[in-house]
Amino acid sequence: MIGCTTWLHPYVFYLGAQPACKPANLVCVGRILCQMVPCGAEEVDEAIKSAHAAYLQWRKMAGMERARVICVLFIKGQHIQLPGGSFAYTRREPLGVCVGIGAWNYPFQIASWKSAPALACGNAMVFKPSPMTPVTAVILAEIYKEAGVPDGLFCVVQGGADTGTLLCQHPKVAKVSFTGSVPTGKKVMEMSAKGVKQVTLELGGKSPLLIFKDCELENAVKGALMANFLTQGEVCCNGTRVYVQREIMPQFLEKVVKRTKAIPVGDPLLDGTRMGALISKPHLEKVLGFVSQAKKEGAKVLCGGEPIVPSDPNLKGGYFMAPCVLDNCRDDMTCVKEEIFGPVMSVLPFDTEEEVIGRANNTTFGLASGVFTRDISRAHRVAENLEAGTCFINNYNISPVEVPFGGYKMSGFGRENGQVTIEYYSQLKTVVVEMGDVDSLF
Ligand SMILES: NC(=O)c1ccc[n+]([C@@H]2O[C@H](COP(=O)([O-])OP(=O)(O)OC[C@H]3O[C@@H](n4cnc5c(N)ncnc54)[C@H](O)[C@@H]3O)[C@@H](O)[C@H]2O)c1
Ligand SMILES: O=CCc1c[nH]cn1
Repeated sequence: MIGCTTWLHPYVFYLGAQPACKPANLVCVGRILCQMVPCGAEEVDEAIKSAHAAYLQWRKMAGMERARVICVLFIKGQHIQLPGGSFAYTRREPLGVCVGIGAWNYPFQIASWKSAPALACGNAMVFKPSPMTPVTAVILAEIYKEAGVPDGLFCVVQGGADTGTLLCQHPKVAKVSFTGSVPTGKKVMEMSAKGVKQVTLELGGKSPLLIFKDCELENAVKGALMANFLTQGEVCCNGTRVYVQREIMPQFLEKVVKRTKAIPVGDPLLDGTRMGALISKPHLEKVLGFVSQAKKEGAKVLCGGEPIVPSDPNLKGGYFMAPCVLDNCRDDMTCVKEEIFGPVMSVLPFDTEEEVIGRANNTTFGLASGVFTRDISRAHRVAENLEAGTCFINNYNISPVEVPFGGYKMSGFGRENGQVTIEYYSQLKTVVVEMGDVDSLF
């Protein structure tokens, strides 16, 4: 089974969230690409049962056997010597049927980052993509099938909150790995707690980027753009609170605005395009609403922040906006406190290292952070003191798959990517071996 999709109800959806698949042109703007029914209790149960049946075979295979279909790192335990030649060893065993629930902004990566380590550790996965981006997970299922993954081991179910709830509450599910917003993450954690299921939560952020006066300014400016405008700003770990040391603020703003105004917004299928359309009309309106609110609260728009219609007539009706830089920001403004999830950079001045670290940490989020400085001691000191799951030094938004990623505080817990992920998709069994006689107290 690769999907439980049926095709009745008008669930509008868009293909993918890579720039190449954004709702930018007439192929997808405002048009229904396909209609589907969210999976109900029966389909969810069928998917979980099918995943469980496949898991019972898959779990017995050695890592080397699984590696024929999916590249598997060594999954190792420990050997512990005990007195008298006795010993103990640990085994990393799979959890069972894991559920993956994804957000819409990186739909293919989210499905891959959850399912690949889950399967590598011997689990099965039932994955529910966001109803905004239901297609790429099915393509991933087809890729797995072609690679030799047994039927049922990776199932895709479609739907929104109701289907997600059914998955989280299903008694045969051992773990839920969730990517999405903080409010939904809390619900997922609550439901999982009732069944004592393990959870990984990859949630939202409002990450700080600290730019010190001793930085290499051109790199800091480029880093600030990477931190804010990648994928139309629809990135969880974006460094949207850009703290700039007061002495270099004028030069920084001049350069950052010049580069921002030059970002080619348009057809994501063209090589020269660097920013496509936002995911949907309501989301565009929400992002524009944050810009209006920022103006009301005293921010100054240095560039962008308004909807645009690219010159190509094929792009009419796309949810485009001009990337925005906000000056005169204060820590108490809505645009500085809340996740916008669009191309809006808020710039704030600071004076000292101690002050800026305090301000950077004054948030309930803790997903990522960044620092630009030429002072190596300062760089590592700041990295140590920032309360976030990642700190980028002299760059931003570098996420190779071999590097662990995840949040502090309300941005979640658990990690994705990197070898450490194995710990989140396996459980440790301890085996104690007696080599002598039983020394009984009774
Ligand atoms: N930390 C990360 O790695 C990461 C990565 C990407 C996106 N995000 C975050 O995701 C958010 C944007 O994505 P979104 O709008 O799709 O988030 P969302 O929380 O609205 O939805 C995420 C997923 O949860 C499902 N869902 C909704 N209600 C549910 C419920 N009650 N039970 C179970 N599942 C339910 C949705 O259908 C969707 O598949 C942003 O906050 C962003 O920061 C985080
Ligand atoms: O939206 C966040 C996606 C991401 C990037 N790196 C790790 N996760």
